[in-house]
Amino acid sequence: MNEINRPITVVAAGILIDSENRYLLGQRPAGKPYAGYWEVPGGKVEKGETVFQALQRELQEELGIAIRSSEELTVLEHDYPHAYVRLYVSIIRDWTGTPMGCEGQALSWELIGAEKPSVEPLLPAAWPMLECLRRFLA
Ligand SMILES: Nc1nc2c([nH]c(=O)n2[C@@H]2O[C@H](COP(=O)(O)OP(=O)(O)OP(=O)(O)O)[C@@H](O)[C@H]2O)c(=O)[nH]1
Repeated sequence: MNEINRPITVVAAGILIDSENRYLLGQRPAGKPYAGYWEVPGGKVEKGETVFQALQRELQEELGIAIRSSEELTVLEHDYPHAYVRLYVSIIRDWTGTPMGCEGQALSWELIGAEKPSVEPLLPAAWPMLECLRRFLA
């Protein structure tokens, strides 16, 4: 629980970085809260899972890739009308397979150095992740 006594939804988000120093965004599919918004791939951590196991499962389901390792970047919280979320954000550079939109979602590789992503809108909590990523890689 948090200061306003709402249950916390624990989420793992994985920022994939490719060999050209780009990161990946995906568009949330229809039927989910904030459908059509762009986000860093990931999803809820299930009971008994570690953050890394949740990332392995979510990125396999959403993108069809197998991740081999991850680096912790930051932990952020965001209070949405539908949920209070705690996001464990990792950087992933080591995976096998080619990311594809396995749930029918669009994908976009973005330049880390760009002022803002080429797609919009982004989930509100994705902005501080990207700011943190830029600071981390600067
Ligand atoms: N994956 C992801 N989730 C984010 C980001 N930013 C952010 O606020 N979230 C929030 O974290 C939660 C993730 O839940 P999700 O709906 O993607 O998780 P899931 O795939 O397990 O959903 P499901 O239970 O519908 O299968 C949502 O409340 C979403 O709004 C982000 O950049 N990436």
